[in-house]
Amino acid sequence: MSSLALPVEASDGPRRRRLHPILVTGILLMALLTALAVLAPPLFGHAATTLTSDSRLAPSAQHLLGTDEFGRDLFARALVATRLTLVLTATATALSVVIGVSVGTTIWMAPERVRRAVLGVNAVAVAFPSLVLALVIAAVLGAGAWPATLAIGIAGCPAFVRLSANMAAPIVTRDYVSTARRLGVPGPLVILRHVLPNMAEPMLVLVASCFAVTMMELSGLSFVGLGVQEPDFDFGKLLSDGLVSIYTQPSQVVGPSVMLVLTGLAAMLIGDGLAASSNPRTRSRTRSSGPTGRLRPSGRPAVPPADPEATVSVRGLRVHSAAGVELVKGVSFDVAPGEVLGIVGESGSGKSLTAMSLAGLVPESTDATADALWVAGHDLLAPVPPAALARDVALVYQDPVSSFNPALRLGTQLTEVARTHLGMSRGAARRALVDRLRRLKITEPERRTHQHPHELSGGMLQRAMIASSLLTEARLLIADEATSALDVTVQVEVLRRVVAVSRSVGASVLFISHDLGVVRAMCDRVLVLYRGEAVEELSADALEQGRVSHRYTRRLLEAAEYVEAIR
Ligand SMILES: Nc1ncnc2c1ncn2[C@@H]1O[C@H](COP(=O)(O)OP(=O)(O)OP(=O)(O)O)[C@@H](O)[C@H]1O
Repeated sequence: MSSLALPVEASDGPRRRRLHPILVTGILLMALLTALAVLAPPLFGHAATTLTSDSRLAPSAQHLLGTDEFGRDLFARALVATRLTLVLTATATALSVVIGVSVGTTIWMAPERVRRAVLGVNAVAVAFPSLVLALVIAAVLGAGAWPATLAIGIAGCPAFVRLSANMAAPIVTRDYVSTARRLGVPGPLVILRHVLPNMAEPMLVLVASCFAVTMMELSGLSFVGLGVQEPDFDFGKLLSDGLVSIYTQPSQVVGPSVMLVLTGLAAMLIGDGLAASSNPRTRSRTRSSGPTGRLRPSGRPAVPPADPEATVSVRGLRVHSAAGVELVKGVSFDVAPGEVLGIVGESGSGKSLTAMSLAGLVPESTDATADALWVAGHDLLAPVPPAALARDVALVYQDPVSSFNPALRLGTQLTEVARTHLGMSRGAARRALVDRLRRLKITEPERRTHQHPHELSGGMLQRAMIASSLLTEARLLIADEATSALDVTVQVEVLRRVVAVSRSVGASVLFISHDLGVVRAMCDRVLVLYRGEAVEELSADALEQGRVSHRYTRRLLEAAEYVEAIR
């Protein structure tokens, strides 16, 4: 939320996106089963289907699971059944997904009445258990492998219609989708280009789980005699054949049971692995160098902080893009405890990259180096415990609305960092939050903690986020254009309170803005960045009296004075 930090590691190795171990295990297992599906029929087909006189043999070295009543090798039959089981399951799953997702997304291109009618009918179908629905369809279509597949595939559609309709709902209202539709882009193209790519990841997770359920349902139909028929066999058919002699020859059901479990496990592991990979909390744990770009020593002799008490001491900070472009060019500065330092500069001058480097959040695909980078007593060029950095460096972002989860009450989300990183109890964190909210002049602070984000104005949310970031008693508060989204009249008022509250808890503030006027009103010192370089460092007095030397700063100052004059 408002205060966060991610692992900082000095790593020289190339950055690679690593797959989650659960996903790798699932893919390997599924690859093994697929290889078995391809190779088992030619290798073991003869032993699995040839009738012999060796009826009902017990397991032995020659027949690992024994033989059935027609003398066929049970181990070979379990392996050979993999192909038909996987083919039928994949077909039924594909049917459910393709039909379900097509209907669930296309209805958003249809008139509202049609959409409501389709969703209403679908809701009734969803309420009907899919296996019962499949049994009804299978009974109508007749027994057989492909009718059963069709039945299971169709029965699985309503769930996918509902899921994809729900997933598409927030996407179709986004501006780029509305614009595409207004420009007359055909509905199917809008779905293919804008809607489906945005729901692909969660959908893949569901498809993997659906595969396991579909296999169980298909096996169920074969088991009750409505699915695969003699002489073909899948896992369900093998279980059904073994049931009659389960007490006298239990080894008959071992092969298909184990294969069912392994196939279901592979699908579920892939689903869980995909879910874990798409969850940033678990994803960050599986990456060798964290989700941020690289931050490492420059290679020049290490520089100790000029003032050991300084909250920030940066020397020679450089940030390069993946293409090798130097975006920040050797910036150096200090921030004393309780000091408010403003960083100003035009758009693209490197303000955010500089500030984010201080929080250990170098963007992906960039590479940051420094001769020294000390923040709140941590040497960021060496590994720093993420919890310590999250506690000591607080970040306040520009857009308060998108920083909040609309479904959670403010009290829960605003105390999350304090509870997680400081180990504060729920009650203590809430009391501290109420105190910070009160100090930031938010009316009825107790009641606010029970409200949802939509019940507060943008200005209040921004102050609430700042209050939360001050809960951890951070030593540095980084406010990156934190109030730009607010009305000009509220901006200065909010900032004054931020500075006052930060000072009262002894925190330094790094205040980033385009607006020299606002910076001049707030900061003790100002650092002017121009095209990635720190071109001037000024005291608030020097700025006030117009004692600036760089022509770029002079232009900024003139622009600020012009804006103030016309306000
Ligand atoms: N991850 C990245 N990969 C490549 N270039 C980047 C990346 N992040 C930022 N840049 C580039 O680095 C330069 C500085 O970006 P930065 O966000 O620090 O600017 P800024 O001064 O904060 O601008 P603004 O006020 O518009 O946010 C810009 O040219 C930007 O396009």
